[in-house]
Amino acid sequence: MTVDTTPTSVSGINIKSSQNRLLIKNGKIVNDDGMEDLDVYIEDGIIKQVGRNLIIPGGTRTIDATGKLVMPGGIDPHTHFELEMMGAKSADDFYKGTRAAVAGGTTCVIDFVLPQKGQSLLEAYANWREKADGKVCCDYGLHVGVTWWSPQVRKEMQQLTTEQYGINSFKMFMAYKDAWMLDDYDLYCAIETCAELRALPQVHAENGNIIARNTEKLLAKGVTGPEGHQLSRDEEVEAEAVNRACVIANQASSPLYIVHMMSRSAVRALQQARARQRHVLLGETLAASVGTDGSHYGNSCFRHAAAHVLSPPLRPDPATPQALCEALADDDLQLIGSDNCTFHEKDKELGKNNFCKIPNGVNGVEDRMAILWQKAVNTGIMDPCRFVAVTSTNAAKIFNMYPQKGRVAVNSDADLVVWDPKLERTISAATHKQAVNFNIFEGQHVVGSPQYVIVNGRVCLDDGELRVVEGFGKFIKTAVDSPAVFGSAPAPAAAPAQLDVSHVSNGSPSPDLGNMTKSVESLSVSGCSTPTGRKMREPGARNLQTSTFSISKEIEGLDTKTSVRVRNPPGGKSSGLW
Ligand SMILES: NC(=O)NCCC(=O)O
Ligand SMILES: [Zn+2]
Repeated sequence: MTVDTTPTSVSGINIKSSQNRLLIKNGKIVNDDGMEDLDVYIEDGIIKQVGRNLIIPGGTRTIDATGKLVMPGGIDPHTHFELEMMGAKSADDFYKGTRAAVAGGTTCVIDFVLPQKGQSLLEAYANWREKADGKVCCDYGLHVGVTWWSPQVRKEMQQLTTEQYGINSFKMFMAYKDAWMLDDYDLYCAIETCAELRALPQVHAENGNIIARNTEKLLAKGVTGPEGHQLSRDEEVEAEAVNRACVIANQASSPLYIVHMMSRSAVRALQQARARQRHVLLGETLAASVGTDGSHYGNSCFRHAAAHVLSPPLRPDPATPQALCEALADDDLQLIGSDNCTFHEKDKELGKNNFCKIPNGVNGVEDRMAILWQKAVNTGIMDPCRFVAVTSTNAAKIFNMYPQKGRVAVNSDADLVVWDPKLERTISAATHKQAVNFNIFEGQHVVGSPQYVIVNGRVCLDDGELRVVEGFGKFIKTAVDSPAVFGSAPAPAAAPAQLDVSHVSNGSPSPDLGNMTKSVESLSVSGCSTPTGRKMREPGARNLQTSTFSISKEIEGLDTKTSVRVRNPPGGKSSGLW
């Protein structure tokens, strides 16, 4: 692939007149719930027709997608572009980061506004919009961090969920003591406020106090190198926080989304909580954790080891990547993000003599799709529909962007990937588009990558050639009360600004506690009703045995005839992911 190093500004060309009509012919459309051989016609950034023998205006550009998959563009639910943390600023800004995203097949990212303790959330939100709006090459949304607690924060959360701001998710940290961490009381208040607002609380689940004490002990023993990072925060430290976050969410009668789940122990804790809780519990893992592992912390080269430092850390257990792929396939986890938060070498060196000063973060926004395809689809763990679910559709549903995003269908945004399942390449910092000169997937050979990436109807990766436009993307406002999270029951009439003490639990499940959402019986396990990727299909559902389209030996035989099917339609048993 080659890069256009000179970005074309939106004002510099007439994008619309040259590229407003596009036909993608002869491909296989893959949605989260089915696949079918159909053509797609796009006009003015919107999918206008899907079918065969379409009637198309003259002069329309045609892309021949024979032997390729036509999928909704990836949605990366977790990025940190231009983030100031631990004395440094992440290297990918909103231009370079979204450009790398598009190169890898992602057409929408959701970044995190992270206020400093004491800072107004509205002010931080305005800063993020200012950093992003003129730079993004694809659409983006925002989550907002709740990094401190006060009545003002509560009020600003309410304001942020209005149409003016378009926020429907808030992230709280159980780690980063003395920086972004909330104690359990404040976490409870924040989650409870989310529930009242019908917004989705997200947590970074690690026990910050245990990490702080372990760090002191390790440093006192002379363990100062990057290997200390993992040692200070092992799987148990993650799993304990997952469990605690779930308990707090249950007490607050709230759904919960756990970001970057990095270990088998953490997934087990989430499964156990699901078995007893009333509300939807969602889990996200990362490209990093399915694509590599914690053995790198032992590398004698500081640059190499430090480049892998992120939190929670990569795990030394070599079975972790496959287990996380299986968890994604089985709907134990619902999405894969990147947590892209790259730092230049000079910034990682801030922790040269003390691992706890190494700025946390890795690359992934560019390689997320190809890494998961390689590790999970090419190995037969997951089928292409589930791949679409976990890389795109579930994020669209959870964050209430669906079906504008996350689906190949008439009236959806023309954010598409023409995926070549046979395209082979070797991932390398020498050729990637990210701002740093290190790639945690360096040298990995992948089979399957995007050939074309269409962003709002514009071909931004054109037969491997990157042609992004700085500022072409737009901010996507997201409304609260996502059906995927809160079910299809109407929101309570009470104004959200009023605290409702009836949700305070005495610790035992009670029907009274569930009055803000549907009871768990009426929700699917995770809230994501997309089929899992490797289970036996119900009669009439997709047949994985009889197809003619071959992606790899393992998944040979995907049905070419099946049309898009909805397993749990509106009004059916699901929470409303349709
Ligand atoms: N994950 C990480 O190591 N860096 C980004 C900030 C965060 O999400 O914790
Ligand atoms: Zn993060």
